[in-house]
Amino acid sequence: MRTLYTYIMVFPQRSAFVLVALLIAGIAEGLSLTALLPLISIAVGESGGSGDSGIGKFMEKALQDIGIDPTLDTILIIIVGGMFFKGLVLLLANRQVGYTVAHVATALRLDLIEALLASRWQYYLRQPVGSLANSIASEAYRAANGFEHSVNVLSLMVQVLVYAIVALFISWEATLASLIIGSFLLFVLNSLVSATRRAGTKQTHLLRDLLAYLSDVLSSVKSLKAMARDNVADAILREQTQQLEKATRREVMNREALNALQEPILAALTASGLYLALVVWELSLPEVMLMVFLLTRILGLLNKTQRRHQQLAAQESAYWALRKAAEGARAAAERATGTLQPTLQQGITLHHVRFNYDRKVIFRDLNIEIPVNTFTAVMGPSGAGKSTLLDLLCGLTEPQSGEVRIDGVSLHDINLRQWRHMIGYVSQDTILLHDTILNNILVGEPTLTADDAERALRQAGAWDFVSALPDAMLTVVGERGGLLSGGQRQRIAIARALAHSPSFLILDEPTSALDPESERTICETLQNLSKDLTIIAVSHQPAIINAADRVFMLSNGEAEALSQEVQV
Ligand SMILES: Nc1ncnc2c1ncn2[C@@H]1O[C@H](COP(=O)(O)OP(=O)(O)OP(=O)(O)O)[C@@H](O)[C@H]1O
Repeated sequence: MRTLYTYIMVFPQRSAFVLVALLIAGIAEGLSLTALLPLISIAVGESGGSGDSGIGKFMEKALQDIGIDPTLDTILIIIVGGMFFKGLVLLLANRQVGYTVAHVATALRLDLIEALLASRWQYYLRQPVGSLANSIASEAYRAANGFEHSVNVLSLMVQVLVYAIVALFISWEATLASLIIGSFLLFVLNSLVSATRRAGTKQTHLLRDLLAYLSDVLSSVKSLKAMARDNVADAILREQTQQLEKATRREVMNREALNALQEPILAALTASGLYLALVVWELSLPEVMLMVFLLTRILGLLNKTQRRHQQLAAQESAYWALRKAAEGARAAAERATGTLQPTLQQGITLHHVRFNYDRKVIFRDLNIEIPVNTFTAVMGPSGAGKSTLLDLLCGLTEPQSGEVRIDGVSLHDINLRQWRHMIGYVSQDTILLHDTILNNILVGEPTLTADDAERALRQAGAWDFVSALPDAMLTVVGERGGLLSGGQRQRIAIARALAHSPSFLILDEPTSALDPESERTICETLQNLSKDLTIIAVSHQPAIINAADRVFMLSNGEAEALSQEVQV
């Protein structure tokens, strides 16, 4: 019920829409041939004589009052027209339900995606990609289905209420008895709903784990295959998939048990009621018929409500898991502290920066000057904090004390998005999108053109190999750029960073996968670019170190400027 309440609070308008649509659909369903029976009885009245019945007469008079002659032809037309009308109403109402469910899935997906993209880098780093993909694909879908079941439960509850109120006027004793028996029935079978909820929750957890593990395995499948270790991963994936099947079986079992038990229990209760009414209390047959009619209608609706509630219980954990993910990301949102527009005319300074990951101190007192239009290289042993330094420069992480200053202004006071628009970034692991080279270069910058991409490819020393490909810039690079060599991927990544003509170029090991010739081309490019562009590159490659104007060595949480002679 908490989920039902939450859905309605989160999507009040949509819930109201769906509720009205479902009630209309319910009424339209109710308008089956039985509701048209009086009309049929008028139509066949002359031969069957039922036109003389009270209801038949009433309908005949009603038709005459609105100016319709109740002949056989007109009545048959009304019956067929009524059926078409009912079909139309059902179509519109159910379409509205379907559209709303799709909208809810989209809203939940967008909410999570937006929250994630706005979260702090350190938070983002800790999220398993597979479980995020699972949230957006399967959990959002299941959660939206849960929404539909919720509103259906609500609509059925309204129908029970309306029916019970009407029934009270017919026989309050029979109605009360039906409600008491119905509540008893709901209570007895509730354990099946709870078991379904547990099975649904288990499925949600298992699916998350499975997809998180699957995406890890898939991203390292080559090395696992090469070492014949993929069977271990296969065994784990198999085990998780089998557990998932078990949980699904449990859900199916509980659902079918509820379906199977409702009817016989209802029959047993009705039979006992009949026995009591006819034999023990000796009520008259019409009274008993009325009681049975009300009992079966009310209990039928209550049973339907419970089945829907069970379906909701199977799906609701997906909604809560999704919501938890989105709330976690929102709580870790990047704080936009600064508003000042950045300029880069003098340079960038790291001023007495102290930084640690939890208890691990990375920088004690880091001081680096990066004058504008220079090429700075940073070296240091593995784990010294080179990538962390680059994260600090982009504002992806913040120092615990000290400052990163751009033209003397603390990055804390600068509008981070504007600052990042001025940056070209080439990361250590070049992962390209499964798309064309052109789109890989223009990604995220819709204002850029193919000419910008060509210029950037030339600057990155990649134009020769790209233009030689059969589809040139329109060549698709494969999953994570797998159809290109490591060096080619690296040059595409450099072109991507140069396409929007940044003011500050950051490169993390930019030539680690390049042959000496390509590396030389890149180094020359960087030297040329540094006439109008500020560049910092983390590298161990002698060619980069030699090409740089200034070199810093990171060690023991500090930076030491190396003189030209010490350089490699
Ligand atoms: N998000 C993080 N949370 C906790 N510790 C981290 C995190 N990122 C990096 N570290 C740790 O901080 C230290 C510095 O990491 P960093 O990646 O900056 O080093 P690096 O000098 O770039 O190393 P390499 O040359 O191996 O790439 C490492 O010991 C690493 O384990």
